[in-house]
Amino acid sequence: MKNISLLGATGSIGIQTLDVIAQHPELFRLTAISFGKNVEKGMEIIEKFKPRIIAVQDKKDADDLRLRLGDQSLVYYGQEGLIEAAVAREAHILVNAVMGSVGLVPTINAIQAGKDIAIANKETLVTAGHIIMELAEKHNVSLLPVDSEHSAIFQCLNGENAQQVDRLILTASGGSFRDYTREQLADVTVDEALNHPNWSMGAKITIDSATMMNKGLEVIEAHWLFNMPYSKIDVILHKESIIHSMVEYKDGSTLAHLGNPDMRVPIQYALTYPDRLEHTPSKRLNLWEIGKLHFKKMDMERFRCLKLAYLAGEKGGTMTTALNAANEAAVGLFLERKISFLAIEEYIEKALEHHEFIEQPTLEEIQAIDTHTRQYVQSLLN
Ligand SMILES: NC(=O)C1=CN([C@@H]2O[C@H](COP(=O)(O)OP(=O)(O)OC[C@H]3O[C@@H](n4cnc5c(N)ncnc54)[C@H](OP(=O)(O)O)[C@@H]3O)[C@@H](O)[C@H]2O)C=CC1
Ligand SMILES: CC(=O)[C@@H](O)[C@H](O)COP(=O)(O)O
Ligand SMILES: [Mn+2]
Repeated sequence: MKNISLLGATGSIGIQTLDVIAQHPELFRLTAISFGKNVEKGMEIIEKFKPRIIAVQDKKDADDLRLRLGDQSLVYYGQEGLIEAAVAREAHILVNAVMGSVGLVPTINAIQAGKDIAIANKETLVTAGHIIMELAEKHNVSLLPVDSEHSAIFQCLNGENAQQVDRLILTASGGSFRDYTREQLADVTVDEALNHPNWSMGAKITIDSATMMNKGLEVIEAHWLFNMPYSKIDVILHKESIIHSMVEYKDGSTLAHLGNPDMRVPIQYALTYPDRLEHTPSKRLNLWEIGKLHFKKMDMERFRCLKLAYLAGEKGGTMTTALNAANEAAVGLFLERKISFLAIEEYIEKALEHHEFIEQPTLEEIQAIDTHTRQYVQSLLN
C-alpha cells in the first residue's frame, strides 16, 4: 500500500490524481490533502477518501471544516497547513499539484522528511531548482516528473547517463492562439485564451500555454530535473500533442514518447515507477486514426515568453525566480481582466529589467524576490 499526500486536490491534476487513486484502492491510500478555496469540491473528496489531514487556504474555512468534521480529520490552513499535509507521517509520496510558487516551502519540508515527490508543480523548480535538487540528493528522495513532457523524457531516458544525450526536445502545442499573428493577439479575450486545443487544465497553466511561457517554464524544469544545459534543450511546435517529448542520443537515435493527451497516464507512472499498471479509462493511441502529425520550427519572436525564459534560465540565480513571480502576477492580472494578453510579456520583461540579481540565493532571498517582484508587477498597473 502506498500512502499519498496530495497538494492541490481540487485542481485539474488533483482530481485526475484522485481518479488514479480510486482506480487502485488496493494499492493507494489518500492520507492528506490540501486545497485552496473550493470547499464544496474539497468536501466531496473528504467524504469519499477520508484523509487524516486536510489543509485549506483560509482560517475561516479551516474553522468551518473543524466544526463539520469533528474528530474525523486534522484540519490546518495557510502555509503551515500545506506543510502539515506535505509531511504527513504515514505518507510515502507527495503529489505536488498546487499552482504556483506557494508549493516551494511544502516541497522542501517533504524532502527533508524523506518523502518522494511526484512533481506537477513546475513553478517550484523554476523558482528554486538549485535548492530542490540539492536537497533531494542530500535526503536521497526521488523527484518523479508528472508534467507530460518531463514524464516523456524521463521514460525516453530510461536511466541513461546524461553523457549519452545530445538533446532534449520538448514539444509545444502552440496553445489557444497557435496560428495567430502578433497583431491578432492584441485583442484576444480571457475566454479565448482559456480554450486550449488539446488539454483541459487549470486557468493559469492554460494561459501560460497560450503565451508559450508554459514551455519556457518547462525548459527550466527540464534543466533541473535532467541536469541538462540550456544549449541542449530545444522546443518544437507539434500541434497534436501526441508526441509528448523526445530525447536525441549522441549516436543519432531519437526516442519519442507518444500517447493520447491524458494526464492520468504520467500521474499514474509517477506513482507506480518503476512498475506500470493497467490504465483502462484512457483511449489507446491509434496512429492510423490520426493519420498525420505536424511539426514546425519554434519562432522565438512570435512567442517572446519562451525567449525570456531561455534568457532567464541561462542567467540562472534569482532570474528564474523573478521570471516566475512576474509571470504568476501578470497572468493573475490578465485573468482578472485588468491587462491585455500582450501586456503579460510586457510586464514580465519590465520586471526582469527591474530585478536585482543574486547568483546563489538562499531560500529567504528567493522568498523576498518572489514577494517584491509580484508587488512590482502590481505597481505597473497604476
Ligand atoms: N493541469 C494540467 O494538466 C497540468 C498541470 N501542471 C502543473 O500542475 C500544477 C497544478 O495545475 P492545475 O491542476 O492545472 O491547476 P488548478 O488551478 O486546476 O489547481 C490548482 C490547485 O491548487 C490549489 N491552490 C491554488 N492556489 C493555492 C494557494 N495559494 N494555496 C493553497 N492551494 C492553492 C487550488 O485550490 P482551489 O481550486 O480549491 O482554490 C487547486 O486545488 C501547476 O503547477 C501546473 O503548471 C503540469 C502539467 C499539466
Ligand atoms: C499536459 C501538460 O503537460 C501541459 O503542460 C501541456 O504541455 C500544455 O501544452 P502546451 O504548453 O504544449 O500547449
Ligand atoms: Mn507540460
